[in-house]
Amino acid sequence: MTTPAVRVEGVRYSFGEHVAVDGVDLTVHPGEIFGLLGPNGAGKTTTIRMITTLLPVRTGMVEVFGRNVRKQTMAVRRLVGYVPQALSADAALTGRENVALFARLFDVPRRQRKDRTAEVLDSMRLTDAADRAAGTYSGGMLRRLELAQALVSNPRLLILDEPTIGLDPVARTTVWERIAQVRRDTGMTVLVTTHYMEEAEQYCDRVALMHQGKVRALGTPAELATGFDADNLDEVFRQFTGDDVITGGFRSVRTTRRTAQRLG
Ligand SMILES: Nc1ncnc2c1ncn2[C@@H]1O[C@H](COP(=O)(O)OP(=O)(O)OP(=O)(O)O)[C@@H](O)[C@H]1O
Repeated sequence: MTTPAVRVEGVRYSFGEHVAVDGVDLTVHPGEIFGLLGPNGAGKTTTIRMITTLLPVRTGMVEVFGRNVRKQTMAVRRLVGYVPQALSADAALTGRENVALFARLFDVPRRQRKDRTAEVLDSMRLTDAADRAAGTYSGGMLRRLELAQALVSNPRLLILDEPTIGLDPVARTTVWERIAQVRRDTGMTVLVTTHYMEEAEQYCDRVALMHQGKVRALGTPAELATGFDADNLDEVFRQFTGDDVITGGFRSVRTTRRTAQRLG
């Protein structure tokens, strides 16, 4: 049996009294694009932060390619590329300088840095803009730059937190096409969070639907639609969440606006 890219078992996480992740089990297979879906506050970011080692796993177990995140933290960090929701590029540096900085931070061997930086910028279709300050980039270009930063160390697992939030439909499609192309070219495993059901349906091999800290359903988008007698993933999701996806609450509005502001 092949070692799973990610194995999460019985994981819980609380912020004080508030239980954000409430007993999550899931397995991500090597080479797949796996979508962790859910409305704002479902516990997606908290779950992936534990997988990336940014939050401690206090209850339960998480492994990345067979390495336990609690015991083999550094080994896990070397396997993972992570693009958080918040902006991780420096506006004053050029695209190339931003990626080169990540190459140094993630110990890409000195002799390979220049070529590797050029290669990932090209894979994100940023070669022409590489020597312009990132502050001049559009929202979609910034997202692709952040992907290049995460890819420069050639991770086996790429983790993306809401990669298309706040982007217009054309930029969203371009970002997804680049992600899909990288997976095709390298066989990299991709774990992505999103609350855009139609994107997950189109680009993810399998998805887990999260709501209130728990995984409520897991399978291919087609399996879930059939299993829940629905026309699409959006409908399946509404069966679990009611109107949460639409209303989202104060936190949702604040998050979206913050993102729009940083990209604007
Ligand atoms: N640092 C924190 N302190 C206190 N509560 C937090 C903190 N981070 C998250 N939470 C709470 O934990 C719950 C899960 O948050 P999480 O960010 O994991 O959700 P999410 O599904 O990723 O949603 P979003 O897309 O809005 O980030 C939410 O109720 C949130 O308010």
